[in-house]
Amino acid sequence: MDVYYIPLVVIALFYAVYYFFTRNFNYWKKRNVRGPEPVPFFGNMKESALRQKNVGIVIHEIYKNFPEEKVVGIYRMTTPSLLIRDLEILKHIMIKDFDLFADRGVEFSKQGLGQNLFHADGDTWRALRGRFTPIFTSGKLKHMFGIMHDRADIFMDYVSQKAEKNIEFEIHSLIQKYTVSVISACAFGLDLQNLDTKLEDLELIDKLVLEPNFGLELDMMFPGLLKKIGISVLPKPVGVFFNKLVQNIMSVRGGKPSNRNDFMDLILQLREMGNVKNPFGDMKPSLEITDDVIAAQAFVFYVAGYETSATTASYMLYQLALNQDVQDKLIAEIDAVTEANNGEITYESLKEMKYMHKVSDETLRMYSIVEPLQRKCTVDYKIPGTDLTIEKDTILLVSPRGIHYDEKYYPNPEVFDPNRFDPEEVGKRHPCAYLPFGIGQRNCIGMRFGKLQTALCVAKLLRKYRIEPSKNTELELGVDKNRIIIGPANGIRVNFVPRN
Ligand code: HEM
Repeated sequence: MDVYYIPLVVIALFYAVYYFFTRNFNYWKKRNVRGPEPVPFFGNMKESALRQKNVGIVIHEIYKNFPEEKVVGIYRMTTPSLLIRDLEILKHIMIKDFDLFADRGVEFSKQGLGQNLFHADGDTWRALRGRFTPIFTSGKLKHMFGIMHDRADIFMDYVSQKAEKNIEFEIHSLIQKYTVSVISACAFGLDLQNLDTKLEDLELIDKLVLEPNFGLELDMMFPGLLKKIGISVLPKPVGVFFNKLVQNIMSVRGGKPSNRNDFMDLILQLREMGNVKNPFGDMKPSLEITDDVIAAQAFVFYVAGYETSATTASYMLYQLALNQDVQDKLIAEIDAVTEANNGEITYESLKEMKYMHKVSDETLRMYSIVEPLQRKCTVDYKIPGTDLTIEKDTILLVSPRGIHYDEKYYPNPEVFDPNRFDPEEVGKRHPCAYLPFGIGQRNCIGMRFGKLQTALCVAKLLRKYRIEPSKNTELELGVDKNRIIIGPANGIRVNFVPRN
């Protein structure tokens, strides 16, 4: 080729690449949907793709920038997606027309751990959800409470030893020790007696699963590609670890439920029941509980179970440190209820602590952990109250944080005020204005478990200590940009001051 053509070829190539990565950027304009200007290659996800901001914060900022819109057209990398702002539309998608939006749109692979409840879609999800809902009932949870309580006592001994030397604690990593030990005991029957033991495998899992992974951006750009080529966003060592773990537990239990009443027992009981019919009432196939399916659920209960609750409890203690009047009221409630129960914190007594629930609800309003919520549309769908019809396979996003900080629903949203959750105040709000656990048939299956382990931890700590700001307590907490969920950027430091 004549060298004179080289610049032309380079320009043509450059243009082709530019065209490819911007080809969809008129999609929302053509449909009269407003939204932020996309940039080539990244669409509206540049800051999260470059790990400059947490994805939940990026979506929250878009929510705030379009206060008059019911829906906002965005580009996840090159792919058009829709952010839902209007609560009535949200209600249609998450609840009324749920059957059309049952998919989350993150089913990257049907192999190995891919068949877990969070990532699975379609019939696999329906069968899994039906099968696993019964293991999260209050009755089952009550049976598991003993295991949780034992772990809380071990944790309190650990805190007491540390508190002899130091009154300042970094509570996010501290409480992770408690939730890892609770979920390891409840999910796999693992008794971690020494909370200082380095659980290298579990630490690696945390890093591999909760740190952002470029597979996510690749899937935004080429939706369905990973699934087609059978590549999982979950790194291989994670699958190997959970498969081995589950094999070990099952061989110790001889493949049958023991009498620990933990998740593994409940799953083994389900397996013994055989191939139960899909509970959604249609003729869709049910799912066989194979060893892979068990490992996939052990994985998701572990990952979804420990970090969300540890982060919630840490934010809660942080707000209690900053709001001593709220703490006084909560301590008074914990003391009164506990003393009326012979000094014991029980499953029932935690239920009685009404103010505790309000403090917890307000914490999750200010710090919802899983952002954004996501659903995939499985048919062409006319958005109620608009002229817009979205195409099948469009991804819909919801920003709980956007809604929770919207003055329309929560006046003075920056103020920590548990009274917002007085029943009469809750009754005045739209049912979709509070979303820390998602909403509708695909909401968080572990909500009660998460609330229970958080409340137990806070109640145990406040029986013994007051939480006060230390000289290192930050007044504004940044959000960690290197996690796929919301968490404090630099940990949270407070003092534990022994109560008299
Ligand atoms: C404070 C603690 C927790 C928070 C804030 C939280 C939040 C959430 C949210 C927002 C979702 C997505 C819901 C949606 O898309 O509508 C979710 C899903 C899920 N969570 Fe939680 N979660 C917590 C604790 C737990 C625990 C303790 C477990 C298990 C032991 C768990 C297991 C799951 C699973 C399996 C899903 C997927 C459900 C499905 O797709 O059917 N979560 N969680």
